[in-house]
Formats: sequence, C-alpha cells, structure tokens
Amino acid sequence: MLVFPNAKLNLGLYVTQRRPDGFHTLESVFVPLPWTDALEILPAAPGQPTSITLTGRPIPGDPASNLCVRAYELLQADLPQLPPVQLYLHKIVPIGAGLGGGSADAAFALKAANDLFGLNLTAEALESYARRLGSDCAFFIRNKPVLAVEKGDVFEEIDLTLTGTSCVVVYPNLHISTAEAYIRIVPQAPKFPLREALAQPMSTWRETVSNDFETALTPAHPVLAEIKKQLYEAGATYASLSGSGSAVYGLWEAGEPAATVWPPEYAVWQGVL
Ligand SMILES: C[C@@](CO)(OP(=O)(O)O)[C@H](O)COP(=O)(O)OP(=O)(O)OC[C@H]1O[C@@H](n2ccc(N)nc2=O)[C@H](O)[C@@H]1O
Ligand SMILES: Nc1ncnc2c1ncn2[C@@H]1O[C@H](COP(=O)(O)OP(=O)(O)O)[C@@H](O)[C@H]1O
Repeated sequence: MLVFPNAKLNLGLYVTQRRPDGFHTLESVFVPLPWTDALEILPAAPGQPTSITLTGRPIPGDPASNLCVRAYELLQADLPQLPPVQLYLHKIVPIGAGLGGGSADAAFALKAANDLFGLNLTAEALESYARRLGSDCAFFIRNKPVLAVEKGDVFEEIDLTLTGTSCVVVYPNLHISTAEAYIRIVPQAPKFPLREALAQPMSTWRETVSNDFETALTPAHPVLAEIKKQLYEAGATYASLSGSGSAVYGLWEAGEPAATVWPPEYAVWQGVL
C-alpha cells in the first residue's frame, strides 16, 4: 500500500502555558499542506523482520527508531497478530522545518497499516496511538483544518478553508529542533483570540495573527525575517513562520506570487492549497 504523507502549516501559534510535565499548552490552527513524502508498507518477505528502506532527504537518527517504524511497533504491541512489514519511505518534506513531516509519516503509517490489514480501527483509536508518537501527530489522522489546543493534540472544529489559496513555503536549509525552540518561549495569552482573528479577511491577519516562535527565534535567525519580507514583496497577503520553524510561508488571497529567486540550497514548495 502506497500513501503520501502531507505536511501542515500553522496559522497563528500561541504558546500559552508551561505544563508540569515540561510540555506546553498552545493554540494554533493546523491546515494540511500538499507537500508530501511517499510511504509504502508491505508484508515482509517470509522469515524477515520489520525493516525500513529510506531514500530522498537524509533523516537524522537511527532508521530503526524512525517514526514510521515506531508507529507500526505501537500497533503491534496491542495487536501481536500483525506480521512484520517492509516500509519504504521516500523523504521529501524538510525536517526540523515546523511542517510536521515526521509526525505525518507516523500518522500515515498507522492509517496505512489499518487499511492494509483491515484492522477497522476508528479515527479516535488511531488518534490515540498517534498522540503517543508526537504532539502534532494526531492532526494527520483526520488531516483537515482544526483549532489545536492543549499540547496541540486536542482539536476543535473551525470553519476555515484555504482551498484555492496560492501558497509558497520556503525552507532555508536550517534545522530548528522543536524542543530547543520551546525553551526560548515565555508563555503568555494571545493578544488577539485566534478563532476570531482568522474569521476576519486574510488582509487583516498581518496585524492580528502571529506565531510566538517567530518572535522568539528571529533574533538568532534573521534569515526568517528576510524570507518573510521577500514573501510580502512578492505580494503575499499573509506570511508567517510555520510551527517552530524554520519554514516560512506566504499566502495569496488572490493573484499569483511574483517570481522570486531563492538561494539554491533552500527547499521551496509553491502551489495551490
Ligand atoms: C511546535 C509544533 C506546533 O505545531 O510543531 P512543529 O514545529 O514541530 O512542526 C508542535 O507543538 C510540535 O509537536 P511535535 O513535533 O509533535 O512535538 P513532540 O515530538 O511531541 O515534542 C518535542 C518536544 O517539543 C516540546 N513540546 C512539544 C509540544 C508541546 N505542546 N509542548 C512542548 O514543550 C517538548 O520539549 C518535547 O520534548
Ligand atoms: N519519518 C521521519 N521524518 C522526519 N523526521 C523523523 C522521522 N522519523 C523520525 N524523525 C525525527 O524527528 C525529528 C523532526 O521531525 P519533524 O516532524 O520533521 O520536525 P518538524 O515538525 O519540527 O519539522 C528529526 O530530527 C528526526 O530525527
């Protein structure tokens, strides 16, 4: 079974409190971004253990602890009848980018195993496995725009669609660790409630919708502000850092992005949401 785990964008991101377990509560709208990896899952050849073959963008860390493998092993722990599998992951989505790429791979591995082996797990059950793999992993089970609260793993419905919106995502080849990014944050309440701010026209978001990580990380990484400026110069209606960075995106409510030349080491996605 072949699936295409997609990335996500954060529209606004407010880190509101530090929890006793060291994690943080947040408020953010997650939207799917059709920048995808490719993941294949097949029953392993007879006598072979579960394994993963990685191609494309190099992934830091031991392949045996890749999030796809961990996702499958989590299912196997509860469902020991599940056979070993061969996983093939072609990695395209930048890593350490605030695009949730690793979490997407894990969530799609859960969904693909569910379909391949006819497990009949509900979306709720899949979300609860996903939550154990990463805070933003559960989002990718239903994979539709939501207002994320708590650790970013509890979702409220939101009436928002960006379908048809032009988008450019720029990754400046800079890996930002999510854990290190959280350390730089001083939690506080959002200046403007996110749900209300996003209900207003996109042209107002520049003044009312922000990402706490952008404020915290830009002094150390001025390239983030430079990319955002270039996106606005290319006519973006709204531009922001995604998640804990380092990808910066622009949205065009109408019209097309003006052509921009980005350094060759950057990864850039451009398309329509
Ligand atoms: C910042 C966000 C916003 O969407 O996205 P990314 O930038 O990673 O895409 C998420 O909160 C990232 O979620 P995720 O990448 O799944 O994080 P996890 O693996 O659960 O946690 C990595 C580390 O980030 C910190 N962390 C994560 C989530 C959270 N609500 N509070 C935290 O303090 C913890 O230090 C944790 O050890
Ligand atoms: N399939 C995977 N894809 C990407 N990263 C993975 C994967 N499996 C494990 N990881 C680990 O997760 C870390 C970052 O994950 P990712 O979700 O891409 O970050 P971010 O959401 O901040 O861009 C990487 O440093 C890597 O070691």
